[in-house]
Amino acid sequence: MAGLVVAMDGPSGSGKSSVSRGVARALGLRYLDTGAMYRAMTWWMLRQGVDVADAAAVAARCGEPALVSGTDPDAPAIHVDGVDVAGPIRQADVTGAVSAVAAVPEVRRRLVALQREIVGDGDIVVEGRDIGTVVCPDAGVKVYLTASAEARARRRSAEVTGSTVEAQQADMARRDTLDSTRTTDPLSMAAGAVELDTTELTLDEVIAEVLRLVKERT
Ligand SMILES: Nc1ncnc2c1ncn2[C@@H]1O[C@H](COP(=O)(O)OP(=O)(O)OP(=O)(O)O)[C@@H](O)[C@H]1O
Ligand SMILES: Nc1ccn([C@H]2C[C@H](O)[C@@H](COP(=O)(O)O)O2)c(=O)n1
Repeated sequence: MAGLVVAMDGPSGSGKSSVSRGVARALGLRYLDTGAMYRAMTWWMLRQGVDVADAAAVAARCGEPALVSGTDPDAPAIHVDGVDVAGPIRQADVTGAVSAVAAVPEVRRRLVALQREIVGDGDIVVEGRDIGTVVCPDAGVKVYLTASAEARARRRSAEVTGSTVEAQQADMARRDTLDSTRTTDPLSMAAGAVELDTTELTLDEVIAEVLRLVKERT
């Protein structure tokens, strides 16, 4: 019998990574951060000097980098061509360019195939924007995390030195608009997903609610 798959989707800063890692830890499951894969592809494109606004140029090169994603919730890891890029993929240049790269259908085709390979027989929490809709439509549990734009920006700015809530909110709004209006696999809530608004909840409360859902559905 295939193992459990928990699909966790939602807009930027809604808590997908923190909640997914907490749930995976509590249940002894693996964890996959698919956003890190789009970021790693973007990091490689920028390093190669590819114009990320040129979708044809991105499509032509997206088969080249070797991407390896770790699945340990206690030590998320990602390597491109053998280079540890866990730090660089969080930098502003990558964050500014990732939505354009993630909108290229050839990039999505390649990364969705890689993600399905990693998911394999399951026992995993997978987070992203199209997990419940595209990558794992048969997931046993699907969660769509939300929080107010202000709460998401406040949480994110607390972890980035020197950033303001206003700047974070503007950047998230820009990325969410691009991610939810692209033509291929846009961010949207999957059929059968449970929407969880975390604006007024602590991280531990959200993890507990997802664990309750898993128990109820398995
Ligand atoms: N319910 C919560 N209450 C307070 N802080 C939270 C909550 N959920 C997440 N956070 C904090 O908000 C920040 C953003 O969370 P996280 O990185 O998990 O979001 P994300 O949805 O994965 O973001 P992105 O899509 O941009 O990668 C982190 O600092 C995290 O600790
Ligand atoms: N399944 C996914 C995961 C991520 N993306 C895109 C959209 C995001 O802006 C970007 C970075 O993700 P984050 O690290 O912020 O979770 O990657 C996507 O299109 N599909």
